[in-house]
Amino acid sequence: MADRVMCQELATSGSPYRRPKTGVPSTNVVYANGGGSWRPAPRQVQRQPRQTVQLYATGIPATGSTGRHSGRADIAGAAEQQPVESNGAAVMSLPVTPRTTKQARNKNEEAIIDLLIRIPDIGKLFDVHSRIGNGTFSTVLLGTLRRESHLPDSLRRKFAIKHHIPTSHPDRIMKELQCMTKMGGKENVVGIHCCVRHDASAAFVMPFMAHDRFQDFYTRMDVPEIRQYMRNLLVALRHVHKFDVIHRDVKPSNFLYNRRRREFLLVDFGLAQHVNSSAARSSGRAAAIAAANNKNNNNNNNMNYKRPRERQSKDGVQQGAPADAGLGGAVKRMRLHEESSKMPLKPVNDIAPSDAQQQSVDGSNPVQPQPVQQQQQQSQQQQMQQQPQQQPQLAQMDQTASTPSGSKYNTNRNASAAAANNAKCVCFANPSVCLNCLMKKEVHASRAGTPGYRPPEVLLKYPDQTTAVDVWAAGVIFLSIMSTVYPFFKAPNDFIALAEIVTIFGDQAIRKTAMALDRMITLSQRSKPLNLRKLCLRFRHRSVFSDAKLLKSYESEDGSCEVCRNCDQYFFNCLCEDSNYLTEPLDAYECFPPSAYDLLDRLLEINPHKRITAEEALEHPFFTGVEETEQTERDQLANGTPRKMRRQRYQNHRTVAASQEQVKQQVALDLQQAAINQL
Ligand SMILES: Nc1ncnc2c1ncn2[C@@H]1O[C@H](COP(=O)(O)OP(=O)(O)OP(=O)(O)O)[C@@H](O)[C@H]1O
Repeated sequence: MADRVMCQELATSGSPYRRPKTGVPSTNVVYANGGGSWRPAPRQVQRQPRQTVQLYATGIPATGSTGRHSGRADIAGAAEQQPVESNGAAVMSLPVTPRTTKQARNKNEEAIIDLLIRIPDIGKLFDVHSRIGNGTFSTVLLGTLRRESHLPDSLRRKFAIKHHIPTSHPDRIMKELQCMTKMGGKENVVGIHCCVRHDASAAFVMPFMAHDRFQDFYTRMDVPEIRQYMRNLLVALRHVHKFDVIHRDVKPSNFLYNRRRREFLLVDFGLAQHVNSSAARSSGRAAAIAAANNKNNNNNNNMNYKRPRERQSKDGVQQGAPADAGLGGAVKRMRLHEESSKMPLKPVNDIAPSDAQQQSVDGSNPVQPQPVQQQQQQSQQQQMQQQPQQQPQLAQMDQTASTPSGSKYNTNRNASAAAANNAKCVCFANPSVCLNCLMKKEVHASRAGTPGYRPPEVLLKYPDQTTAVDVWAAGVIFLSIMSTVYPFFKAPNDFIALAEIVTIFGDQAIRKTAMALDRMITLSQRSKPLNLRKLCLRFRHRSVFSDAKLLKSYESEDGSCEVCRNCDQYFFNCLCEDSNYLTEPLDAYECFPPSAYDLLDRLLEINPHKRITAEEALEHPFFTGVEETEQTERDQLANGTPRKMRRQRYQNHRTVAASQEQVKQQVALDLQQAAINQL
């Protein structure tokens, strides 16, 4: 019972559905306004959203690591509104943001002074010009090398200096650094030149990429550009996922795009997490992984028998190696000086040995684990080996911990298993948590990430999260672009975020996924899924479909207009997957090939185990179906502008929107064609 998640209908008393008064725009889901923000209708802003989700606190509440921005009022939307370089032009002497108020200038100066005071070495190496980004955990500043100061601006190399806030945990900084040194510098993943530390402050020096703000281009991209954007995002994710690393913070402001130069860069590994670190805890593979770790450690021990201090210093040289190439001897000197005078950062064990293994396979320098880490791993292995023997005892002590499924997590199935063992939960209707629930182990499910980009498995507090987390976030970005609604999901908490997902994907999909993930969700009402194609086109052309004249044309004589009970839209705008209404034709407004919707569907698959991987997505017909692109181009040449084509199509087919079946058929054809092309 402890982990039960419940959705409740709070909007109305009595009838679960309420039909809005005639003429009042009724939406539960939509009516994005000019700003392109997906918002509930005003009545729902003032009241509760239609679906709300609550956690049953009848046992020990499921806990998770705090997500990014979790304590902040400014969620997704505000988080994305970071000042950045625009239009690909980095003019160093000018303030970067267009909002050049006195306050902004002060903040700019404050950030520069703070960096130079906290890390004086930076000032010796770099001229720091302006602040280019400001996140939760860091401030990013633009710098150029001092020794290049005699060069004209255009020839001076630019660097992004990420100054971590002093309260950032060293492990966190180290993890980010390790991710960047191991994976960065290729496949659209940001690399690192060097890391400079002074006392409690640390700064990363990264290659700078001038980029455009997502807000400035997401409504203006045509299909080839969207294809290119998504392809490059997936290329970066494929690369990161090869290392079994989850980025966990994929969002537009962390995927930099320079429109003019068509350059892309995935940044910010501050929340990155190794897949195995959580997945291995619960699965039976834990012992096998531990054994593999042991093997790796032994190998590493054999290869690296130096004392810790020497090894740490060696690592430092390895990590800083690119800096020598990029920045010259000055950095090396500075680093050696630093090594001699300061303690190295504490290593972490989150970058798994598989990376080290991969590194050595690649022939590059592996980062060797430290003895403390080895000891930890060995003791973990011992614990795991001892677990089977300890289990009978544990089962006697805590019946809820041992389950037939072998899962040690405090899921509802465990609770039911506990019930079978007579360890019934007696929390219900009691003002306290029962002993059985108190004895359950806590669920540690990471919820790190930015609100609005968290997938269902995170919202359901599923502990064994995988790289599918990032794929969902990529899907949300794709949805924002296709629907021109940004941010698409904007819920104040995880429960409402889950309710938003239920509203779009229907309750069945969530229920099934919850079951598959050993979680339990209770919803107070059923809701049918919406059609993503209708949703995207409806939003994209919101001015047309929300037009008062259109509503008037469908109104009955008494001035009323029927509203779909499921999607809460006027019947002619019904967004439901299986709609019985004759809706406004959408074909005339179609601008995406069927494969785009299919890809969107797969990226936003509710069940993480079924969700497409980044690698598979890159093989999707949306990217490989070149003939489709060529056909469009041929059409355009023959028929003129897309607008003209749309008008023609509109006149030709005054039909209802293509059914899901038709879309599927088209995708199957696309796939066949792609296979034939490959042959
Ligand atoms: N290499 C880079 N080149 C140019 N700009 C960058 C670079 N790295 C980061 N930035 C800018 O700085 C911003 C913040 O960077 P980053 O996401 O790494 O910091 P953060 O503190 O983790 O932020 P958040 O909490 O918003 O994720 C980015 O959105 C981007 O605009």
